[in-house]
Amino acid sequence: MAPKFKKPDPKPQPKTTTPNWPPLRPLLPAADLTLTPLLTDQIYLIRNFLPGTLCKTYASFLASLPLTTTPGTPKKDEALRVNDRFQIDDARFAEMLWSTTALKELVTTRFEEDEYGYDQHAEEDDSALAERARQLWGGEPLGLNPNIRIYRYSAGQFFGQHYDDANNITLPPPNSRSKATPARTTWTLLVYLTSCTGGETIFYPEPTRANRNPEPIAVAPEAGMALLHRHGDHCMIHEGAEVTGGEKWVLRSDLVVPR
Ligand SMILES: O=C(O)CCC(=O)C(=O)O
Ligand SMILES: [Fe+2]
Repeated sequence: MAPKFKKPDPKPQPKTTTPNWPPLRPLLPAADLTLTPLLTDQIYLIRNFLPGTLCKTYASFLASLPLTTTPGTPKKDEALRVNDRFQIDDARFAEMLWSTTALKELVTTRFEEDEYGYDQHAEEDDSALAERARQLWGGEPLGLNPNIRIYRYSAGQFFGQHYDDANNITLPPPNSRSKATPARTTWTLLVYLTSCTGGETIFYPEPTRANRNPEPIAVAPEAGMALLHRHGDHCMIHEGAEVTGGEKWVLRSDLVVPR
């Protein structure tokens, strides 16, 4: 039986200046990408979300940021994790990652396509589509959590088994005429920027009557691939397996809906 640890509480971070993120270019046209279910209603993948050249630019840029190594001694009940991290609140970057990439389009309108781009509900009206989007994402997707986290795992580093919490956040107003939006996170977004040996994100499905010993689902990091998984009350226990060769770089945010 897998241990059920909580994630460590986020530590208050010293104030850091906003990184001068490289532009998100080149990108593949949204029409060439699909949101593919790995486990329906739980885990979705977007391959080539960021092309290889952009991943290389990002990995070398991120290496210049002041990453800090998380301590290897967690508090009681906390997941053990050992990696180098950088965390920043950057609503502009979160918005860029949501709207200038294919993410917004895939999540809001193309979440039911199969791997061939076929949508069996394509004939239905927009309100039925919006309702199914709300069901899947836990509300109408507004964008990404401005809390951007960067992880670097070198050989020997890992993130122990845990659940990801849903968090209440406040989305800042997009301009001076609008108001802040009370919001809540519902899904985790991971974007892998490198491939490596080991370092799989492994999900452990709950045993059921029909299947008392379900196989774990392991996702090997693939440069440019995005992964979305449901978190909060419906989160599956998961881990970042130990990296055995190369470096695993991950960009983490969350999907956000109104609260
Ligand atoms: O690095 C990974 O593969 C998993 C990361 C993770 O579980 C998290 O950020 O909560
Ligand atoms: Fe997690």
